[in-house]
Amino acid sequence: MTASEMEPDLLDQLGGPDGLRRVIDEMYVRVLSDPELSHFFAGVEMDKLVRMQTEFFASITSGDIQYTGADLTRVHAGRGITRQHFTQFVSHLSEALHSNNVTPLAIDTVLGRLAMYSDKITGSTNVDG
Ligand code: HEM
Repeated sequence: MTASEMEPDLLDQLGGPDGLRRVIDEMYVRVLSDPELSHFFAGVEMDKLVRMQTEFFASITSGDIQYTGADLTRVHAGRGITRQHFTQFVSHLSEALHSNNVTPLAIDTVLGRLAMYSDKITGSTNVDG
């Protein structure tokens, strides 16, 4: 028996692929109406971003899905994204999860997994050494 057969995927606790897509859609509605964050997304093809972001979240919450998009360090480098921006972005995710009835425990688990990517996104490891 594999680990994924013993334990339900975290993705299931987010409502499966369709539930996740609703969460990501809502997260970007919140991000794009946040004056501290919206300018980062000017001119970005949002359909593609939502699709790739949904795939990324599926990959960190399910053993069965692989992320096929751009390297996260490369795609965020040079954009001036600070830890404060990261934290604020994640708070919109957290609210989107809450409003889609994801349990507090599942939300904590998702946020814990995301924290591992904060250096890649804020460039802490690739700007000025
Ligand atoms: C939870 C943290 C984050 C994750 C997991 C994440 C992940 C991603 C992914 C998967 C993509 C798509 C890559 C592709 O097209 O192949 C992307 C693109 C992008 N991200 Fe993030 N991101 C995060 C936080 C942020 C933050 C905080 C900002 C800015 C405030 C940001 C700005 C962008 C922009 C502007 C793009 C579009 C790049 C383009 O297509 O030109 N991201 N991100």
